[in-house]
Amino acid sequence: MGSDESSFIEHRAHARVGLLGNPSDVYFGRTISFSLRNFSASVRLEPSDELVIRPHPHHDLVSFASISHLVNRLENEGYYGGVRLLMAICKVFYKYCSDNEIKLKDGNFTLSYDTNIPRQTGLSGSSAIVCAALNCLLDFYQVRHLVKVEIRPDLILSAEKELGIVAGLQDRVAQVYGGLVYMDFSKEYMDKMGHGMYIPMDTSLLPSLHLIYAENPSDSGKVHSSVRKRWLDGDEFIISSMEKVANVALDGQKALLEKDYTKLAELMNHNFDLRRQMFGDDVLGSLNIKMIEVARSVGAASKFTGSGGAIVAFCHEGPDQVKLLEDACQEAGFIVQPVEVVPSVLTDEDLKTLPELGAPLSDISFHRDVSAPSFSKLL
Ligand SMILES: Nc1ncnc2c1ncn2[C@@H]1O[C@H](COP(=O)(O)OP(=O)(O)O)[C@@H](O)[C@H]1O
Ligand SMILES: O=C(O)[C@H]1O[C@H](OP(=O)(O)O)[C@H](O)[C@@H](O)[C@@H]1O
Ligand SMILES: [Mg+2]
Repeated sequence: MGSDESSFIEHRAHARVGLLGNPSDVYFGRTISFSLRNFSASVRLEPSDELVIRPHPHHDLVSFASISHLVNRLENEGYYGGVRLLMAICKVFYKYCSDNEIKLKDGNFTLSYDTNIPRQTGLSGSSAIVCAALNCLLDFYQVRHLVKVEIRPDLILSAEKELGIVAGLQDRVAQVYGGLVYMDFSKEYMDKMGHGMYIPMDTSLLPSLHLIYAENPSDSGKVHSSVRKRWLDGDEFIISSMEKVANVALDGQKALLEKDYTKLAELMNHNFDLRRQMFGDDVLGSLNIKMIEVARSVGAASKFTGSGGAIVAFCHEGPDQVKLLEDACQEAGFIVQPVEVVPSVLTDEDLKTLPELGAPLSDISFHRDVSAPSFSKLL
């Protein structure tokens, strides 16, 4: 097929945990998120005569043992796998390059993917696939230096918007940057720079945390749709609650820098309580709420990692509390595991384009990026 086995490109992107402030990233808020080593997606690009998007043998199943197998599968995992995500990022990447006069060489490729990120559990399985694919495209076309690191999360998000998935930027920032990142999506930044302000933080500031999840796929687009509509309609309660959620990340940045873990626990709980008031129990789902309650029954702080399916728990009282948490999760049938954080994946070249680490936001010039290529046509 004209492909040279030695010239394949492969990239991996990890799951992410929204630690504080989510989902205010969807609403000009702030978040602190980190990249989670426990799970990842990988995408492989091989040069080929035709451009092929290869379906995953399990995630894009189209052949079934029986009609009941088909129905069962759709009920548990929905209609879609990763093929549409790969197609969408190819389209978004191509349009971005042509809009910004970035010339792409000739030649085709085959894209394939694999993932062990539990599907649709608020661990950002979707954007991990898109992020890894974008990295493959940047390398295949050798245009990494022409697509700024701060713009890449917007490209990944645009691919999902293209599919009608309601999603925010925090997942994509955590996956493009790696490590622990404080993110400010205030309208002022978004309007002036075309992206948020992303400040990497030292991952050693994080205490030990636990991840809890259940086989319980939920669609982030569906979860977000009613709150999104109310926010767009100017609903006072949603707007003011979302501001409170954004402030959780602001206060959390201070708490982490001061290693004030009692405050961190308080903020995590407050974050989930605000989400619950806005979205309501029906939308959040009883299993998701039960995960939170099981963690809280042993005194651990807990909140969703994303829009539902997995939670992050903090046993701030130490190892005895961790044991209680493990026992409680086992009894409830939930999987629990220690969180492992991925360090920053940025290269030295990428780091040069970032604001000085730890600089107060007020000291960072808005004008730093005004020369960035136009992205408006994609939004
Ligand atoms: N593990 C996966 N394997 C294949 N496709 C996935 C996976 N997870 C998500 N997707 C795709 O991404 C879409 C959106 O997923 P989303 O609801 O955002 O879940 P997540 O929280 O995992 O990102 C799904 O409808 C599906 O097309
Ligand atoms: O609701 C949230 O916290 C997040 O929901 C989406 O993430 P997902 O992993 O798909 O649940 C969304 O993409 C994020 O921006 C939200 O913060
Ligand atoms: Mg997603």
